[in-house]
Amino acid sequence: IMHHKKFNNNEKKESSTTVPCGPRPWPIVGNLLQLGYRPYETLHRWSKISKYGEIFRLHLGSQIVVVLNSPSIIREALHDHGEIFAGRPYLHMIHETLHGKGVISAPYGREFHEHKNFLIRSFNRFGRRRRSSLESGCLDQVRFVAEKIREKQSSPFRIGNMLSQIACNNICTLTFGRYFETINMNNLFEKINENFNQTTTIACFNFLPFTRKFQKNIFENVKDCNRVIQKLVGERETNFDNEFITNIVDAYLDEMNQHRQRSTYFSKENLDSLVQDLFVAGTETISNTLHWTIFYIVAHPYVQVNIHEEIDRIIGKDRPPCDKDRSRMFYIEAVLLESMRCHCAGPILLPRATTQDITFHNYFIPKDTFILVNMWSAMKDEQHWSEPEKFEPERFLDENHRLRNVNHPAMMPFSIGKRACTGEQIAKIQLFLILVSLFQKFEFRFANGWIPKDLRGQPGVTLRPPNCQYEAFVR
Ligand code: HEM
Repeated sequence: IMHHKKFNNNEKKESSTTVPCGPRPWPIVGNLLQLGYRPYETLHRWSKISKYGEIFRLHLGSQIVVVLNSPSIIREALHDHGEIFAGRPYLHMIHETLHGKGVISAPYGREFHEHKNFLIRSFNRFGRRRRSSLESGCLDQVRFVAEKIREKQSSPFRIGNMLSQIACNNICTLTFGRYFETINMNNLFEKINENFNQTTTIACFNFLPFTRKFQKNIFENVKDCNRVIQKLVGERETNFDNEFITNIVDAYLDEMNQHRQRSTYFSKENLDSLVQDLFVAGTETISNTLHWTIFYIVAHPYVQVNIHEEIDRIIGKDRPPCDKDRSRMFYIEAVLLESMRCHCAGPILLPRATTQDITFHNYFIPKDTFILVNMWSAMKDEQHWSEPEKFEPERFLDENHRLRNVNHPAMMPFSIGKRACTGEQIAKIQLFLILVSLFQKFEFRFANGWIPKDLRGQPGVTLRPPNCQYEAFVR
């Protein structure tokens, strides 16, 4: 009953938005149950119904939400009105895990900017320099995983956990300057994965408080991860040496020391959240994108043939790939782009909030309105992509086999605007190096002649590929 009262109060408070209503909400749950198992597909479908259109209002429990669909609406909001759509609303899952500090969950403002700029500087310093710790660490990790695959001697294996391990260790290297196996992180990556697998941004427990008791293990996982992260940050603090700064935590501690006299937001609390941000944003996204890409390549044998041909022609069979090769390997880049278009890691972005009142497409949207951006609708828009369900790397190649459509208006896998992905550049380096290293060494097939019937994947915060088994043959 109390929840229902809150629902009515909220509706009164927020009904000032003039954005038209989507489907009629049900009592208490609102539209939550109507969204189904694949909410991005449902929202995309609703946006094609003329009476709802590309921008409409929903009730998720007691929360009124404005949903943005279609590439042009999304671009206009996130890019042209970037500052206004750059807030983050209260969302139980995010608040309980990231506490409104660091970057991902921070409200839009000076504290957020200081930390986002710090991350951009740090990624350039530790991730993008030639022969950086990221590049060499990443290649070491793939070598290690390739050995494990070789030991399987063509017997079936699942690849998801191996990819998660590479991605997690890459973040470990950047963040702490150390690898996974040396620091006994108690399967941190498995816990992160478990969380991603069990929940979605618009999961019921975010909007219906009485369902939270069924989700206790997610928050237990978060606490475990936080304990490990705080221990590791503590270790760096104890061993801090400002003459020898090799990773993001050291760089942050250094800024904290240097800025002690000035008023800044650099603090231990923000550091802990920032490190958590890196693991949350930088592991599952990478492993998931790689997993989808490998899945698509294996499902389309002609693509694997083309990849092997390009690797042999430009790198050869022995030299490890480097970031510089990216600018010459158009086919692999096209495959990665098409894989992200077909299954963007975050089909619905982390929720946004308006930072001030705005009149958008003739609708009034007040400050602090909860905004959902359905990126899926951009990447699957029939007006921009012919047969959008089809995996076709050639969309990103011109008649001379050079890259095209990289900046296509409907292609936003890393989002755009003030809240766009901070790790886009280091993500692209990792995706390229890992993919090329694996296909340089192996030919992959689905185990036991399995043929995928459903290419739609399993939803979570990110959208996961079918959990199938592979066989690898040394080339
Ligand atoms: C394939 C890999 C990745 C994809 C597809 C991806 C995608 C995204 C997307 C779509 C967002 C935007 C959310 C929004 O608009 O509200 C985002 C945010 C973010 N990403 Fe990534 N990401 C990837 C890898 C990474 C990596 C490796 C890192 C860093 C280690 C990273 C760090 C971040 C951070 C810190 C944010 C929050 C930005 C903000 O709130 O201002 N991401 N990512």
